[in-house]
This record gives sequence, C-alpha cells and structure tokens, in this order.
Amino acid sequence: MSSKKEINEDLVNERRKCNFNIQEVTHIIDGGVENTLQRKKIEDVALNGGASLDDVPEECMNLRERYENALRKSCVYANILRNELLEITGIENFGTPVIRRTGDAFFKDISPFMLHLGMFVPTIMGQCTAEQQGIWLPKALDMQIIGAYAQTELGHGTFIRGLETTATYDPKTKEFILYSPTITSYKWWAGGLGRTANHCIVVAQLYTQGKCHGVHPFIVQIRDLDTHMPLPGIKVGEIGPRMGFNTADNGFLGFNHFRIPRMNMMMKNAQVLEDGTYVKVARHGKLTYGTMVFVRVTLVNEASFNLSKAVTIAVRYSAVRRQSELRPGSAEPQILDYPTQQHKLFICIATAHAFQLTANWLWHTFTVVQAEMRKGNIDTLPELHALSSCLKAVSTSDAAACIEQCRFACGGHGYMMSSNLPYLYSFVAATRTYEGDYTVLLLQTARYLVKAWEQAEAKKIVTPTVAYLNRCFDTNEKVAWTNSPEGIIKSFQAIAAGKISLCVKNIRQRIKTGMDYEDAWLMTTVQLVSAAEAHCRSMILDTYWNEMQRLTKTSSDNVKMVLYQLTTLYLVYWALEKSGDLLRYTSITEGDIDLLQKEYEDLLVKIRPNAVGLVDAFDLRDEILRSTLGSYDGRVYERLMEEVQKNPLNKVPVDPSFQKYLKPFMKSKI
Ligand SMILES: CCCCCCC/C=C/C(=O)SCCNC(=O)CCNC(=O)[C@H](O)C(C)(C)COP(=O)(O)OP(=O)(O)OC[C@H]1O[C@@H](n2cnc3c(N)ncnc32)[C@H](O)[C@@H]1OP(=O)(O)O
Ligand SMILES: Cc1cc2nc3c(=O)[nH]c(=O)nc-3n(C[C@H](O)[C@H](O)[C@H](O)COP(=O)(O)OP(=O)(O)OC[C@H]3O[C@@H](n4cnc5c(N)ncnc54)[C@H](O)[C@@H]3O)c2cc1C
Repeated sequence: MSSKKEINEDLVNERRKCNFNIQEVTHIIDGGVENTLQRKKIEDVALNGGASLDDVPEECMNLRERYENALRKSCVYANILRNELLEITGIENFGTPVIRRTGDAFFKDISPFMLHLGMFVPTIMGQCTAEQQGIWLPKALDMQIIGAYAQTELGHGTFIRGLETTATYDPKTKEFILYSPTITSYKWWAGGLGRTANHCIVVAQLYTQGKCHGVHPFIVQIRDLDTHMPLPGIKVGEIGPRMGFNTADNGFLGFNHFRIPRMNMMMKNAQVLEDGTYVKVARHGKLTYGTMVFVRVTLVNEASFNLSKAVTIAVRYSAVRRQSELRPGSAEPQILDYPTQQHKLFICIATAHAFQLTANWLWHTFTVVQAEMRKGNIDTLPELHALSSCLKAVSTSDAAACIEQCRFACGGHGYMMSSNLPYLYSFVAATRTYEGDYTVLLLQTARYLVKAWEQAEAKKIVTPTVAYLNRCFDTNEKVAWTNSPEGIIKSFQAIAAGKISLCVKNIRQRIKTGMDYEDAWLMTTVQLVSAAEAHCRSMILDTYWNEMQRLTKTSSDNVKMVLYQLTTLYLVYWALEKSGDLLRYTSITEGDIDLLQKEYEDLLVKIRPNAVGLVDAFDLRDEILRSTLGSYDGRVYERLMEEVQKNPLNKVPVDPSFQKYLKPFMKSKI
C-alpha cells in the first residue's frame, strides 16, 4: 500500500508504459487545443474554491438534508456561474457542456437548478418572441426567477398530444385560465418543480374561441417571489424518492382555474391575439417540440461524458486491484491483465470516444438546421428529428449498459456509493427514459426511414444520412463482406437497408391481408425498432471512423496508432455483436467471424499497455470524478477507509438502538 501522498505504484508503472502523448489525445477529445485551454480555465475558476466538499457524504444524509445541501451548493455554484463563468464563455455559450461538467464537482446526485439551466432557459430562448425574451431571459439568466419544465403529466409522458391540462383564453380579462381537470392531468416529474422553482413552463392544450388548438407552452409563476408560498390556485409538491435524481426535487403541479396574462403564452410559433384569434406563425407544426430536440442533441454528449467518468474509475481501479493467481504460487496479477476485464472496459473507452465525436457532429448539424430555420427553411428539420431521436436513444442506452459493465468490473467496491458508479448509472439509466423513451424515439426514426425507403424505391435522391439506401436499393444480392473498417461500415449499412426493406415488405403484406396501415405498422414495430437501431449503429460507426481519421491526420504516429486500434476495436466489437445480422445480410462466413474474433483479442493485447493513458486522456479532475476508486493517485483502499470515517453511523462505538431494541430483544425469551 502506498503512503498518503504517493501515487500508487501500479499506476506509476502504467503511466510509464504508456507510449503515446496523452495531451494530444486530450486535445482531440476536447475538439482542439483552444477548447482544452478554455475547459481548464473554466475548471480552475469553478473548482479552485473547494466549496463542493461535503463533511458527510450525500448518501449518508436523509432526504431533507440532501435536498438542502444540494440547494446550498447550487447557490454557491450558480454564483460562480453568473459572476465569473458567463464572462469567460459569453452568453451564446451559456449551455456549453464544459460548464455543465464543472457542476458535477459540486453534486454527486443532481442539482435542483439543472432543469432551470437545461430546459427553462433554452425554452425561453427557443419558444419566446424577441419581446418576450427581453422580459424573461435577463431574469432567468440572472436567476432572479428559477424555473422548471412541466410537460409530462401523471397520465401522459410520451403522447404529448394527449396532455390534459388546459389553458383557456378569456378575452374579457386578456388572460389564460390554467386548469387540471383530472388526477391524470397533474403535471408530474418536472425537475426542480417540487421545492425550488418559482416559475415553470407549462405545456397545455390551448383553447380559444371555443376551439382546441393543441399543446402550447406557457410561462407560469407558481410561487410568491418573497415567501415562496404556492400562489392561490396552485398545488405543488415533490413526487417522492426515486432510483436517482433524489436532489432534483422532481415535482407535481395542479391548477385550479389559475389565471396568467395573455403574454405568458410563449408566442414565437403561435399567438393568441387580444380578441382571442389564434394565429399560427411557424411553418412546421412540431416546432413547439423544439426544446426536446435540443436536449436530445445534448444528451449524446452527456452519454459520452458520464461514460468517460465511469471507465476512468474502472480502468484505474483495475490497474490498482490485484486478485487471484494465474499459476500456483505466482504473484497476484492486476485485474486489468485479465482479457475478460479488458473486454469489459476497452469497449467502454472506445464507446465514449465514438459518442463524443458523434455528439460533436450532431451538434454541428443542429446548429446548421437552426440557422436554416432562422432563414425560414424547415426542410432539414425532419432529418434532424430522426437523427437526434435515434442517437439519443442508442447513446443513452449503450452508455447505461457500459456504466453498469464498469461497475461489474469493480467487483464489490463498485457497488459502494462512494465509487460514484451507482450515481452515474442511475443518472444515465434515466436518460434512456426521459426526453423521449428509447423505443418511442426509435419508432420516430423508423417513420423517417420507411419514407426514405419509399423515396429510394421511387428512384428519388434521399437525404445525406440515408444516402446508402439509394445504393443498397440497386443491389438485390447480399453485400460482399470485406474485413476492413470501410467494409464493416458498408455491411452495417446493408443490415440497416435490409431491415428497413423487410419492414416495408411486411407492412405491405399485412395491408394485403386486410389490415389498415396503423395496424400493419403496429404489428411491425418490433422489426421497425430493430431497423432504426441498425441505421443508428451504421451512422455511429461511420462518424466515429471518419471523424477519427480526419482528426488524427496531423497527429504523432503513436497517437494515430492507439486511436486506430481503439476505433478498429469498436468496429470489430459491433461486427461480432451483430454477427447474426451480418450472416443474414452480407456474404460473411463462419471463417470470417473466427478471424474477427482473433483480431478482437489481438487488439485487446495491443491496447492493454495504453489503457491507463487512454483514460488519463479524458483529463477528468478528481473533484469531477468524485470516486474512492478512480482518483488519479490510485489511493483506493485509503480513500475507502477515509470515507468510512465520515459515515455518521460510525461516530459512536455503540449505536443507541442497541439499548432500545437489540439488547431487550436478545434478553427476551422465545
Ligand atoms: C443536460 C440537460 C439535462 C436536461 C434534463 C432533462 C430532464 C428531463 C426532461 C423531460 O423529460 S421533458 C419531457 C420530454 N418528453 C418527451 O420527450 C416526450 C416524448 N414524446 C414526443 O416527443 C412526441 O409525443 C412523439 C413521440 C414524437 C409523438 O408526437 P406526436 O404524436 O405529436 O407526433 P406523431 O404523430 O408521432 O408524428 C407526427 C409528425 O411529427 C414529426 N415529429 C414529431 N416530433 C417532432 C419533433 N420534435 N421535431 C420535428 N418533427 C417531429 C414526426 O416525425 C411525424 O412526422 P411525419 O412522419 O408525419 O412526417
Ligand atoms: C428522472 C426523470 C426526470 C424527468 N424530468 C422531467 C421534466 O423535467 N419535465 C417533464 O415534463 N418530464 C420529465 N420526465 C418525464 C419523462 O419525459 C417521461 O417519463 C418520458 O418521456 C416517458 O414517458 P412516460 O413516463 O409517459 O412513459 P410511457 O410512455 O408510459 O412508457 C411506458 C412504456 O410504454 C412504451 N410505450 C409508450 N408509448 C409507446 C408507443 N407509442 N409505442 C410503443 N411503445 C410505447 C414505452 O416504450 C415504455 O416501455 C422525467 C422523467 C424522469 C425519469
């Protein structure tokens, strides 16, 4: 065991073995040297105060203490944010992921302000007119008002058109009347709503002049700004303990004929005039769903970031941890030396890279589509919706599975809250559900794919992300298998095209048997989800491979080599995972699969000496990792012991409950 200040000897050796320039890889992950410098500057400003430390670990506090502690730290962090960080980034980069990341040094669980920054502010930016933004945005950015995003109801989350809350316009008073007509119409889940927010965005069915115009967003004050009491006509509270998010005070909200001014309708995409006339401004009916598209785009980045934290913890721990013996009497190996451990972990490093590059590419696509829409061109929105839906679904689902694998890789200690792995898992597991459930979002992408297939069939040129359909449509035979990165990507496109084709065929056959389109679609949804997943995987593989090639063009040879190995590992891993699909849609043979397996195992051996270097390249400060198992110095056992001292149960040698319950119980006769 190393002494207090020393770095664990095994980690020192690992770092000595690393044959590439770690900083170079950090710059690639950050998207350039400038970004790394900016990130470090932000981290220095946000974290050098040390205000984030808890004397008692969050998990040892009761619910109320945890909330209060999270709110205290949120205020400390928000002060740094508004007084110092905004100046560095500028308001246009307010939502930059780097800023959000520094927040993780303050909270193990979630900040009650998360939804204010993550959805309330972006919705004001995206759904308000310039005039309305002028009213709400400065107050929101300065946090004079604190908001939540209340869309989901007890009865409906997925099916937004089915929401029951009503906003009925009264031209006499020029107000909307908000009403919750049923139990199931109560808003449910909104983060920050239960105890913290004094405002929230409410998505409700708009009624004016006796007609319902569907769901629209409204900005609503729910609590008195001075006393914080709920305003008359508002029923609000916390929904209760959950698997994670326990400091995010997710809330419920009901309205009893609660009145808000007309101008509190967010009017960028549709307006209600003073006399009650409804005017549609937007050219696309789904622009009210804009905040969700924005958040889905950012969640791909979140998936990568949280996975990079988990795998940093698990790889460092696996270098420090020694267990079992390979031969009788031999020294115990580092568990990182087991190929099965490498199999669990190296794919997680590669996945974090794949999602980071995909997230960057998706963000770029998002900004291009936004710019087009500002010019009045909405043609690219359906493709963005299809893209962001499937990428959000697959990246959050894979990241959750990988984080759980990182926990498995840490054995019993991975189950400790102090490892941070349970927190990371519960957070990312939630992202698979919120902002659109996994299955539901893949079915949205499937709608787009089926239409694209029909266009390809009609010999029309389809949009760039499905351009492979035009090519695959002409080849009726199985795609010829070649074992190269390009060959694997082409094969995944063939799988996607084959599955979409089969879905279309099955829908048509079902219609021929007398089903209507909706039933035929419904009966095909299991295959449609699989087709959308295949499409998404082909895009991730393609983006990861091509972006990594582009980004390493001027890199040093060893960086090129290790990143090539990692990218290839990702491609080969997925080829092996989907070997059944490859056998069905390409000319791959069992012999080819054996070769792939051998290549995969060889790659694990090649990557092994650089494993710790690769996770060091994520450059995650200990304050952000918040893990007893994953710190840079590898003092795993010391930190576990130190954490035990902070446990309130250990403050006295005999627990008072001994006298109260255990002693009388032991002395009592049966
Ligand atoms: C770091 C930040 C952290 C933030 C933390 C966040 C915490 C969590 C917050 C939340 O969860 S907020 C609530 C989020 N809720 C959802 O995501 C609900 C999911 N449901 C939906 O998005 C929609 O209801 C639906 C599933 C897309 C269906 O909507 P609808 O019934 O209205 O449409 P359809 O009839 O299925 O489709 C019609 C047509 O519209 C297109 N479309 C749907 N959505 C969009 C969109 N967002 N943008 C553009 N186009 C869209 C769809 O593709 C169809 O097109 P066609 O096929 O008819 O051409
Ligand atoms: C931690 C957390 C934070 C959240 N924060 C917020 C927030 O701040 N604001 C907010 O408004 N909401 C929030 N939500 C709610 C979230 O957006 C919804 O839970 C989510 O959209 C899923 O909707 P649902 O709960 O109605 O699930 P359901 O739609 O009831 O899904 C249940 C099951 O039914 C399936 N299903 C549903 N519809 C279909 C379909 N058409 N086809 C096939 N299968 C289907 C789903 O795949 C799923 O397996 C939060 C949720 C969580 C867990």
